Amino acid sequence: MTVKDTLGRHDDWRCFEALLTISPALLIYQYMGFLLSSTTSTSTSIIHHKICTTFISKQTGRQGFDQFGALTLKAIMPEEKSLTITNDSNNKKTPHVLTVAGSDSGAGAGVQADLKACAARGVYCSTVITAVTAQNTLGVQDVSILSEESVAAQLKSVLSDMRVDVVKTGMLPSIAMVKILLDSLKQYPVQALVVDPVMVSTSGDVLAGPSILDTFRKDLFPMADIVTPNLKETSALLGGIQLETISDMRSAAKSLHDMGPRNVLVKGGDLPSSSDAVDIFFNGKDFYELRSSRIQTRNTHGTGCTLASCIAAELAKGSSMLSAVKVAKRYVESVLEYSKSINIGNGSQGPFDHGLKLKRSVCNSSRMQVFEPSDLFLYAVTDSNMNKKWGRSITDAVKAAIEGGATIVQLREKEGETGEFLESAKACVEICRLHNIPLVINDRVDIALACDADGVHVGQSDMPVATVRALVGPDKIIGVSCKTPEQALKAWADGADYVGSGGVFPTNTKANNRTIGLDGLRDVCLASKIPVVAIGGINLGNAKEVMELGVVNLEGVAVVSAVFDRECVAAETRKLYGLLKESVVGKVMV
Ligand SMILES: Cc1ncc(COP(=O)(O)OP(=O)(O)O)c(N)n1
Ligand SMILES: Cc1nc(C(=O)O)sc1CCOP(=O)(O)O
Ligand SMILES: [Mg+2]
Repeated sequence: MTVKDTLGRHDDWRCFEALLTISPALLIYQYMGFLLSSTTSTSTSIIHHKICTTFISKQTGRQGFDQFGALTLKAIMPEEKSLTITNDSNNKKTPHVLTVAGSDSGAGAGVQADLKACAARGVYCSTVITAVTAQNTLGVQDVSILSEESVAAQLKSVLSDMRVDVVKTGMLPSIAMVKILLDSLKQYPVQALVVDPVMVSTSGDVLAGPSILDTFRKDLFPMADIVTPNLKETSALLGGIQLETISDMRSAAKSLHDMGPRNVLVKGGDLPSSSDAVDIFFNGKDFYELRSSRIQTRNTHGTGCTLASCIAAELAKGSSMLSAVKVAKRYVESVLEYSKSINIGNGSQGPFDHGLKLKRSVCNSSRMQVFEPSDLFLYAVTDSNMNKKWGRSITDAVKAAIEGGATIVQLREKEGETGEFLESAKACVEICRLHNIPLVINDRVDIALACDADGVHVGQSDMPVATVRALVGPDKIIGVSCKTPEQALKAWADGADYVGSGGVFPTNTKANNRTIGLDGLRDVCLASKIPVVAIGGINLGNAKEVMELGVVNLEGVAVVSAVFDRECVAAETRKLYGLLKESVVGKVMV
């Protein structure tokens, strides 16, 4: 039996795998011959490629070898000069999706949606642009189709160099372009092909004419690992049949599967007879009814592109097809729900927010400015015991400190229930936003994220700064306690925004705290590359002394007991603020 005999259809690949165990070297040799032969169809090459790469992985125990398994092939065919061997040592491959699609100027759909979806799913995405559309929330105003030469050149650039895992297609506006894509995939096989057979935009504008349907059916679909048509596209592909029920969708999925793709997802978002969004997934053997609630929103432009890209991204990460589809559906459902109320454009169909970020900044737009070193001028740090002692809530303490002139607030709650703390923290975020004062949470990154605080303060034995940064993202403030110049330099290198340095004086608020004195504070300030706030035992009696150190980077003082272990928080804070202002006038920098 030869490779050619075995590989007539996709289903035969199991029998091909059996052949591997009998004569792997021969098989690989034949595979290489097929790959280079112009008579081999792209789908056959892809299957050869998958089998051979699977085999080589098993034999060598290596996961990410170069695209043609060239190391092994080189061993079998040392005289083959055309084989390039990539350096696989420490090979930790970045999952990579290539989207072949049209550009949407409104960035809700097309290549722009694909890029955002892949980025949101943590996968690298390269792009081959087939057409440039002028598009917004009202519809499509113009379509310019790129030349075949340009599309071929883009495909070659990416595929020849960048080790693509999965190709996802969107708008393929001409038969020639489909053929160019298939030829490129024959030359540069990839792990999977996801086909979103885009024909009509969500606004109803035609993006690929009916003449292309035959090419989709006969040439593109047999190559696809999955096709993801919506109801309109399914109907067009099947000669205009009516699709009104879930049972119609199942039959349609089966008919599409007969055209050659290994899996079919018929998307039933528009099915009138169902109150849920039901998609039918068919893998040639089993049907799966994937349900989600229908989200009431105008912001649905680009859902098809996003779903297909997300499937591609999950496949690139190594998921099975069914789990990729399930994750993608859940992701789309979450972003639609999250973006329900965002308002972009005047038309009937708006884009949504792939990164789940816009809503947050829109809602909390009252504090959009970046952290300023001068925010550290008078830093009020709360203490649960002191609040209890004086019979006040955290929110009352925060309000009073702000009233007295605090320029930044930290919630340092060492006792108490997490749920209760979170509720207080949320209330404090609202108060601070109203006054445009940053709110930082001590130690608890989880609470900071959950209440959307402006930042987190951590010490040397808390969560490492680099980890905090990875968790909270680039926008949040991170403060770090440092007693030495080395710690201050590390804090900066790890991504912190400011240093809290102390104890400048002995304190009763923090047990067993080492005092570094004014000299220690000076050393930290001089070494630091980020602003410093002094802490520890600072009060009305010594604050001036601290500020008059006059060292570069020292921006202010942080206090706990001097304002919160007092009867009237606002009055004490006001006094301290006045004192600090006095010492700033005439400050001489060292
Ligand atoms: C502004 C500021 N500086 C230092 C600290 C102390 O943080 P840490 O060393 O983590 O100790 P605890 O506060 O967690 O006991 C701080 N909280 N704020
Ligand atoms: C929380 C804290 N951190 C310190 C450090 O040296 O890093 S000293 C300290 C307690 C500061 O409280 P008070 O203003 O009441 O002295
Ligand atoms: Mg701490």
